[in-house]
Amino acid sequence: MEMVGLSPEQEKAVRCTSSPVIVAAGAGSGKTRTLTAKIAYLVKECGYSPQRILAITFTNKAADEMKSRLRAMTGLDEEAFPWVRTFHSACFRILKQECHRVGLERPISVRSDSQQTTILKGVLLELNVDKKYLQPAKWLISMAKNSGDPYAFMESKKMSVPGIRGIYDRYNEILRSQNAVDFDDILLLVKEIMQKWPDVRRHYQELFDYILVDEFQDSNRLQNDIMELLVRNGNLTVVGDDYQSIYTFRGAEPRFFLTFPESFPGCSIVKLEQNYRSTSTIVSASNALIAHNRMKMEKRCYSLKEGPPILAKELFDERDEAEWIAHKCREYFSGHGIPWHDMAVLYRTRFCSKAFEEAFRKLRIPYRIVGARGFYESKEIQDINAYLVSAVNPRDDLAFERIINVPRRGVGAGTLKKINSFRSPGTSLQDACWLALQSGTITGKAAAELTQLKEHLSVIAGLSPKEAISFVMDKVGYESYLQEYARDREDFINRLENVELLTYVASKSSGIEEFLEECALIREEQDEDQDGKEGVKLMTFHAAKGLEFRIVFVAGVEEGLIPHWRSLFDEDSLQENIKGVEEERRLMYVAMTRAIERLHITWALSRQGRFCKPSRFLWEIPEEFIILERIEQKGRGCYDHHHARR
Ligand SMILES: Nc1ncnc2c1ncn2[C@@H]1O[C@H](COP(=O)(O)OP(=O)(O)OP(=O)(O)O)[C@@H](O)[C@H]1O
Repeated sequence: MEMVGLSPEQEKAVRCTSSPVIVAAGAGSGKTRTLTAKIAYLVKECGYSPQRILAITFTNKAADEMKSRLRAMTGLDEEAFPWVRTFHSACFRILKQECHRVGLERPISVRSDSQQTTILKGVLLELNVDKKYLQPAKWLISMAKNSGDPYAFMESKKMSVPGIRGIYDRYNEILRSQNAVDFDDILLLVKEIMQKWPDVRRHYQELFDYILVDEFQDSNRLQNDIMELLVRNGNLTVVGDDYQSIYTFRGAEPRFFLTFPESFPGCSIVKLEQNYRSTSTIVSASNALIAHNRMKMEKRCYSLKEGPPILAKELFDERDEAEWIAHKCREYFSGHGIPWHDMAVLYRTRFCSKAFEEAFRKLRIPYRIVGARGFYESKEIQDINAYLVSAVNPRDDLAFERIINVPRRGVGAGTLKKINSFRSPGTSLQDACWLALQSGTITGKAAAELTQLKEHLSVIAGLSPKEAISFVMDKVGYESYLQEYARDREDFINRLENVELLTYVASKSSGIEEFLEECALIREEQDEDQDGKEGVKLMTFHAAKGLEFRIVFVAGVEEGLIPHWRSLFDEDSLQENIKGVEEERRLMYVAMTRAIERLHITWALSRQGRFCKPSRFLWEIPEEFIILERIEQKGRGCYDHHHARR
């Protein structure tokens, strides 16, 4: 196979199949291109069956992109690569096959973030634990699961939530009784199944002839364990950039990346150091920044493209900052013909977006917020999906509870109490409801309406997802309900548009089970995938992972925001948290390396009425790469870079 468009290093990573390979790459060095080329090479040159290659991507979107590139490279259609997936999606596929072993049956419900919160709230109440522990408990449960060994994790950590073990057990018990899992369970259960049933493990080991993992620096212990359980004969390639590991707060451990050569002795290490994306100014400035981190692999990233210095601009407050950026965007658009969607404003935390939204609206500049995480969490989408879930998984109490009186059916507290009196261990809310109906305890409007709901649910179970949605809208009367529910006409139209989008997504799935599964897996992702929409992109540093833009504004570069105040101190020791600051530096590195042509760094002297000073990271960038524009202070004239450093 001719390696079109690959550098010699990239080609080396592709051709190396005789040992495990770790590709240690820099930003913009073509990691995904290399990984995709390797899959094509395995199929076309080495005779691997595409059905038997497991390729793990970080997001569902990245998996789709990889499959469409593979189609172009191999001429095979996308269905030929069923195992190009995220860790969660691959494991969910395995879990579905093997779920009977852990007391689950198909279809399994996957709890969303807000549903997890609801369940945990109930658990805390039941166990008499103060509700102030809700978020910490949720976080600890997730971390414990992602550690791969929850009980050991809970033993080893100084737990800040009283009775966390009991909470953990009760929470899981409730999930199982609802035939449901949370997002972390998908991986944890697969690991447990593989460990407990060696024949299952062998089956999947034999199924996967080759395993590739993208963004390996952000793998957590659990993912790493699963990878090690599945890999056969060292047929493994992992790709990553330890400088861009930004998910340690979710349990990612860059040390798996750094210690890969010890875990897989005899592995080949291939470095990709040429950055094809950014100018050499941007690459050198980012190198200088990351050089301040102690924990890292040595790499010499470089670029052959010339470019102008980085513009670093100080502003009075967040409004000024946003307006300055908005004006700059207009300048690039009108003066240089750069399309809006080639520009991005990146910030550390979500709350920063408000000022930009206002400024962009004021200046009539199209924008879109990436990763608003609204869609799958919006009421109408959750309601409609709850109908579909209730139709196919009657054990899902949360879904049924959500729809039992939506649209209103006259089911008030009294009726619910009657229904609950029919509950016993093992009886779902839905079963109890039908039992109560049968017994004649429920009367009047509620009885008639619930009887109809029962019929509706059985009809929905037999429909395609698209038909089911339109059935809920028309026959169940959800559209009329939504009209009443909406704040105003605009709100109603927005919600209808959401439903339309959902219908579009549904039209691609053949069955309700498949559709719900897709929603559950995508829901966890940040991006709502509206690529077609024109506009300057506004997003957090985290959401910008893997993306690139011609013009980038890294905003709010202030102490307390980046590095974020929460990462500055270790809560246990009250010492400076060096690891935390290093992770923040990697985040800044990710943000800066998104820029192709021009990078701007901005900060405000005051944000939300509080005085701010520029981030320490600004001073870690050598002055030769920066033009610094500070505000004149007390008639002293413009600070120069040198002066500012003092
Ligand atoms: N061999 C090559 N020749 C020319 N351009 C390349 C080559 N490899 C990659 N590129 C280009 O470089 C850019 C960066 O590639 P890609 O997005 O795959 O990098 P990455 O390593 O995943 O980056 P990051 O980790 O920073 O997100 C893309 O525009 C890609 O098309």
